[in-house]
Amino acid sequence: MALRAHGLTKRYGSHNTLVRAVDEVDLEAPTGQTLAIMGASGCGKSTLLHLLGGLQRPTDGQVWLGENRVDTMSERALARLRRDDVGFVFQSFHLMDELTAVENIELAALLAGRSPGRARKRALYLLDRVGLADRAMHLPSALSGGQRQRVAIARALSNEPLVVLADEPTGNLDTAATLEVLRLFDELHAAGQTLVVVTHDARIAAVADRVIAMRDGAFADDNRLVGTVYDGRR
Ligand SMILES: Nc1ncnc2c1ncn2[C@@H]1O[C@H](COP(=O)(O)OP(=O)(O)OP(=O)(O)O)[C@@H](O)[C@H]1O
Repeated sequence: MALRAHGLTKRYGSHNTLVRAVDEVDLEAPTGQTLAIMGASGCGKSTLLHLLGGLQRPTDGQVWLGENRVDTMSERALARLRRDDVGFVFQSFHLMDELTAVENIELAALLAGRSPGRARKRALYLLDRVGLADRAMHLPSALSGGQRQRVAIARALSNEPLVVLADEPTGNLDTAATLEVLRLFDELHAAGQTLVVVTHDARIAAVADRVIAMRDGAFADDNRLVGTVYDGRR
């Protein structure tokens, strides 16, 4: 199992301000699964993703990433886990404006202790993989939204994460760029990458193995059959 959660709960506030952002969620995602999480604004999708990736601590419940128990980890171990085992992709890309595409990607590998030579080599390989070999020396400001998101995805892959967690990755993109990202996710899926995508976009959900609909912090619907249909199509 790449990802497991049991009784996962995140509450904010108390008494009459209490919000159950994530409410006793159980989840098992096998390695290689592409999982889409959908639901109305405020239903807890981002919070769930943050709990799974160790960006936030749960109020209650357990999370495992591979063999690592996430919810009880020390801050230091959590930082290492986020750096080495999780690839985050955000709606607004979160690239460093003053670094080129290749520098943005290699930074993650450098922070993980790779030598500059190996980090650069890996970054160039990943840029090629996301179809941007010819944009290595461009600053993010000189790239389109879709290209920026592809750089961000390459960065997320930098340390060969156990799981890629993407929060509305196409939320800021037009249709053409969305399709580029979609194609890339499909390739990652084919390569066996475990992927959890929070999305409002039915096109992303359509290529997922499994679509979970959230409502009020809980799973309202869990359509595991989707995977059978789409695996059959591949
Ligand atoms: N720091 C916080 N303090 C208090 N309440 C919060 C906090 N963060 C989130 N919430 C509440 O928790 C609930 C879940 O928020 P979350 O951002 O996870 O929803 P979401 O489904 O990702 O929404 P969206 O699709 O709009 O991004 C919401 O009711 C939100 O108002």
